[in-house]
Amino acid sequence: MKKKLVLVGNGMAGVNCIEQLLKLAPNRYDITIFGSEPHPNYNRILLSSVLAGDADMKDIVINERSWYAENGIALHTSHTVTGIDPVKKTVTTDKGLSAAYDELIIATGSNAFMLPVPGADKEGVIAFRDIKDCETMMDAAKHYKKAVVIGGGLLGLEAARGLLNLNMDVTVVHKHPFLMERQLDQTASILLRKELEGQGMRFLMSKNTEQILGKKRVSAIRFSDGTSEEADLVVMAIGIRPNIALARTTGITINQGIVVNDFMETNIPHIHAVGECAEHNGVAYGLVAPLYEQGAVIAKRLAGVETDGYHGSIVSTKLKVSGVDVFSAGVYADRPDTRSVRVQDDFAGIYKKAVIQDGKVIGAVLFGDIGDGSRLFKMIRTGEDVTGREREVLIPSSGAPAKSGADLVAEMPDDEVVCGCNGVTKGAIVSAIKEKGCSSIGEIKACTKASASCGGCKPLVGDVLTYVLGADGVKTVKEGMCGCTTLGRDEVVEAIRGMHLTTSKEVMNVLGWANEEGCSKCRPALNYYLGMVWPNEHEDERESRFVNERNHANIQKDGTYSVVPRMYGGVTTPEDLKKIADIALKYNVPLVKMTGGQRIDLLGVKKEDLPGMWADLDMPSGYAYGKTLRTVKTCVGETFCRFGTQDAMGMGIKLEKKFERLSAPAKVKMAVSGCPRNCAEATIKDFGVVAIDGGWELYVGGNGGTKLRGCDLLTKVKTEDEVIEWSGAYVQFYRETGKYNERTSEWVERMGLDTIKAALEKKEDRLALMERIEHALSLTKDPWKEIIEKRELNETFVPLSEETPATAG
Ligand SMILES: Cc1cc2nc3c(=O)[nH]c(=O)nc-3n(C[C@H](O)[C@H](O)[C@H](O)COP(=O)(O)OP(=O)(O)OC[C@H]3O[C@@H](n4cnc5c(N)ncnc54)[C@H](O)[C@@H]3O)c2cc1C
Ligand SMILES: NC(=O)c1ccc[n+]([C@@H]2O[C@H](COP(=O)([O-])OP(=O)(O)OC[C@H]3O[C@@H](n4cnc5c(N)ncnc54)[C@H](O)[C@@H]3O)[C@@H](O)[C@H]2O)c1
Ligand code: SF4
Ligand code: FES
Repeated sequence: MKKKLVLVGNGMAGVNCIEQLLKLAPNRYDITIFGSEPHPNYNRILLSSVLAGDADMKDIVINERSWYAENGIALHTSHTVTGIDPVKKTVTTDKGLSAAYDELIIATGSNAFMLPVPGADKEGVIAFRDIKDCETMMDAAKHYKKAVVIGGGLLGLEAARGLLNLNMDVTVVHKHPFLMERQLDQTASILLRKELEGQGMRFLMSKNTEQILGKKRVSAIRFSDGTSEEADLVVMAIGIRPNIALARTTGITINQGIVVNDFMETNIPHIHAVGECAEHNGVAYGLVAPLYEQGAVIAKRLAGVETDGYHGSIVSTKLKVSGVDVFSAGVYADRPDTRSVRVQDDFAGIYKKAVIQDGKVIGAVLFGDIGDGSRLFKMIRTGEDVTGREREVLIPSSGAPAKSGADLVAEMPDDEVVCGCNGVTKGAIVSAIKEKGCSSIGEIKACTKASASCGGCKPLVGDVLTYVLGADGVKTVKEGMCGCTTLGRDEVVEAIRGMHLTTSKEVMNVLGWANEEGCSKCRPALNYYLGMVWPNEHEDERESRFVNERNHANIQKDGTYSVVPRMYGGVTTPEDLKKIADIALKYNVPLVKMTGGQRIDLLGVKKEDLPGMWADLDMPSGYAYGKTLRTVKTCVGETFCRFGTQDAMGMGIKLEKKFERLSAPAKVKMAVSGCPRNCAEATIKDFGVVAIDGGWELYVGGNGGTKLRGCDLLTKVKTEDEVIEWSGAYVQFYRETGKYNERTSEWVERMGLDTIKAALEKKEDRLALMERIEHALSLTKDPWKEIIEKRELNETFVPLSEETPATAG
């Protein structure tokens, strides 16, 4: 007769242990699984992706109910085991069900820690741990605006990104002065904060929450320093505590978690513990990779396969926030007995650090480029001796060729885990390539689940592919626009054009979007493409726009806004200056600052003051917030400068007046210099004009931001009219072929300068492009004026909250 095996906890660690056991001894046990949640086993890690709109709830199920049936497993969901009788060897559930066991595995996971402050039980105060929490947040975002996430660790930041994607205003409250202080050193933490602020997250650092305010539902939280923050939703992400409630009632030895030995056995015979609830050598882990290693040990023991047990894990983490690459492993902080190798490139936004002790890499932090993550993690785990070549850990030596990723894969044994999140070994990936014909990361993901969770192992999976197939054999797969579709930008735009689709809903329906609401990536992109293809017919879908574009002002880190009126070519008048000064005084503007684009920024404006200020200013919006023409920077040119050969200011003003308000895939900056001394820095702009004797040089694709790129010379022309014609044709070609959010610096690299030159060199092509841009321009309106007119028409104040339905990053 088969022995009876009972698993308490239908989560990631417990069920993975059963999967491993079934591989080793498929028929050895009658298995029963109890789970408190109503769902079959799912990938908790991917809840962050579901919240962010990058995955669907149905995509995160690891094992469907049919899997349990096929493997003869009795599954009891919505059953919480409340008692264990170690003498009779039975368990009972809250619903009165009982089951006998010969072997019992406790895998009850963790509970999210909730701050024990007054008001923590109010409606709208939740954790982020399971499907229910995720659904609560998605639902709250439909009705409320202001979310506060308490905790700036991995979970808090992933929750915050998801809530931003759901169009909420998000503030992260962190107790520590630095984000992710458990994974990052201060440099990486500062870079991370800057990046996330750029995405629209606000931060309140070094704050201790004292009370949660509100009647039935939360309305604000108060801090120990007496300040407070409004909130309609509070998500606590301040760590987890092993769920030991059941073990406590059974007489099992507990400390922080359920105490286990190297074979994951508790002090009571035949009762094992695995996962976040277990404490091994004083450590309870909170990441899946070590939990799967623990599960492998139990599986082997129960299958009668020899094992030398579990001896603890070194962990690595990767933050799952799109647009930010952060990796951390092992020891990340400097200590007196360690030295570090650091590489920092402010232009590329990259920071790398490897911590070395006694000739061994013991930790690493990577920001901006995590390609070295797997290699460094391997060095940390194997304790490779790097004495004498410490610098080469991050900086390849000029002499000996650095080992390629594929070389490193060659040295890995087949049973080495490549994807920690899903417990996939090199051997499993190699056989998926050789036996199932997988030749891309996507195919490996579909076959083995490697890279399906945090994505941190993608570079290493790529290296395994190259190792087996050689660089030429690896398929690079076209990426869909977002998780909602496998179609790329060009296919979607082609369909919009070819099938005459004019609304996002229509696009999503007709093209079979996986998520019928779309996500934060595709909604604004579709809105742009539709407007670009059908400028007359498409009605701007304002709810798809990001907060700054909806509010026609840039939200600042303290929740106030900045107002930047248009100042063509950076030229102003005493009257305008006086008016701006009067308005700054009238509205108590705390800071007036010159911008890098030669205009005046009124900072710290309250949202409710915006329409009044715009009306008083009576100047066009400077669009300092939009994906459109921002500024045309100019030098004084020949009008005043003795070196000037052309009227730079006049040319700049003409360009700005011509193209203001035009929507584009991303912001567009221009500049005009009156001679090659180039005081207006025209050669790091999206479109730069530099005067030369008898004409102008036109430059394209520059960027002075995080990824510095000097312009390429497009052409030389003689007259101002030609400058307008070439610039209009160039901008329209970018509008028609650029991916949403792609700056011209990236677009020029992707398209190739020759393609762009070829598209613009014929006069008739330029004129055709010009005609289309003129048409788009003829339909634009100044947004500040529109709002003011609406207010006057209604003779009542149109609050921005009505005008702008929701907010996002
Ligand atoms: C949003 C989010 C993102 C994450 N991202 C990552 C990541 O990127 N990388 C990473 O490595 N880790 C990540 N984690 C952590 C990872 O999900 C956990 O480490 C892992 O799920 C723990 O597995 P477990 O089986 O120990 O616990 P769980 O997955 O929590 O499973 C325990 C299960 O047991 C059930 N249970 C509890 N008590 C009982 C009882 N008495 N009777 C019956 N059932 C019971 C619970 O309801 C639960 O379903 C993330 C976690 C969250 C919440
Ligand atoms: N990408 C990933 O690997 C990932 C993603 C999400 C969750 N997780 C895991 O899930 C678990 C939970 O994540 P977590 O981020 O909640 O845990 P954590 O313990 O890693 O981080 C909690 C953070 O909250 C802060 N904090 C504590 N008390 C606070 C307070 N009163 N006010 C403000 N801030 C406070 C801490 O300083 C800390 O940075 C962890 O085990 C984590 O590793 C991992
Ligand atoms: S770019 Fe030439 S014209 Fe313009 S200010 Fe500088 S030196 Fe003078
Ligand atoms: S390591 Fe996270 S998906 Fe592979």
